[in-house]
Amino acid sequence: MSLMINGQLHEDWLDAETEDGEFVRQDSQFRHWVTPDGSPGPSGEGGFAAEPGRYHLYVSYACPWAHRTLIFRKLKKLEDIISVSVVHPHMGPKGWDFRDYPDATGDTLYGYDYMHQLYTRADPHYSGIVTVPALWDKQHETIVNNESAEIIRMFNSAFDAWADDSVDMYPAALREAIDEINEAVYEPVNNGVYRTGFASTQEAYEKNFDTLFAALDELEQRLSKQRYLLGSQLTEADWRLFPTLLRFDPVYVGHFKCNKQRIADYPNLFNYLLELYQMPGIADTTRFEHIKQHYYYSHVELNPTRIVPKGPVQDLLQPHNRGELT
Ligand SMILES: N[C@@H](CCC(=O)N[C@@H](CS)C(=O)NCC(=O)O)C(=O)O
Repeated sequence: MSLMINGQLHEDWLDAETEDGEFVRQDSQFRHWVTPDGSPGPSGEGGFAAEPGRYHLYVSYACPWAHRTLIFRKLKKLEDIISVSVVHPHMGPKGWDFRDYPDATGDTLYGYDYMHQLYTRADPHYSGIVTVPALWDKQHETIVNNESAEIIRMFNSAFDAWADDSVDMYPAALREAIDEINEAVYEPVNNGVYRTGFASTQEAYEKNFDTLFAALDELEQRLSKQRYLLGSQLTEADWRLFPTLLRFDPVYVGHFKCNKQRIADYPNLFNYLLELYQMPGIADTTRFEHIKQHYYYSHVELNPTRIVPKGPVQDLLQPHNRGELT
């Protein structure tokens, strides 16, 4: 793990952890918003007007947070409007890098070797961790925003002059309900797999494990009665849950010791995962090779041999039967 302090890279930093063995996620620091006319958004400064070709997304195919942004870029048909660079799946002592790897692109803007070089280009005194996704403004040469939850909101509506404006994953009438379910899913599930996997005491591990599976049991119940998290309409909330479910059986069950049961053992959650995976374009945002390589290789403290498991064998194209619920 690495950390930037006042623009300098420190390689020997261990992930934030409190005395009780809990993993603590750092807050994202670039919080400006792209808006249709460049007016300021809910946080940060203005000056970031939506324009085709102006913004560039840095992602890892491995990362569930980055995956959300790729999904929204796909759903909103923004691929010709917002360009992308994909990092190498192995995160080493200097953080994310742009070495060659199948489906990694290199840094197509600057030809940098490391992601941290973009952070110091944006802010020469940057202090904090260097994360993907990051939305880059080619005009101001800075990071607009590195918080996936906010990047997907921008993609959902800011670029509608060029995007598919018939797709709205955060409709006004459902916003309150979406925010509520997002909150119920984020801590125990999206972040919960990390809190379970990176716990450094038995107690912290078991507490987070129990919280995670209690939340999955509730989601299983909910999805036994309705097709999507908020009923019959697919929303942002579903796309925030999906990247975690997709990584669960190939990675979190083994690598993060989330092994009470697999998603494949939950009939409703599994069929729901299949349905979302089979939606047009979604499989194309997914690279299981990057996912498995990243986790099993990069977290050497969890997997010192760096051996990447060959399994599981999964068929995500089998029938999901979710249509019966509508
Ligand atoms: N809050 C951020 C979290 C992003 C994040 O944690 N990304 C991970 C990859 S999955 C990362 O880049 N980690 C770099 C590091 O830990 O050094 C978001 O949702 O955008």
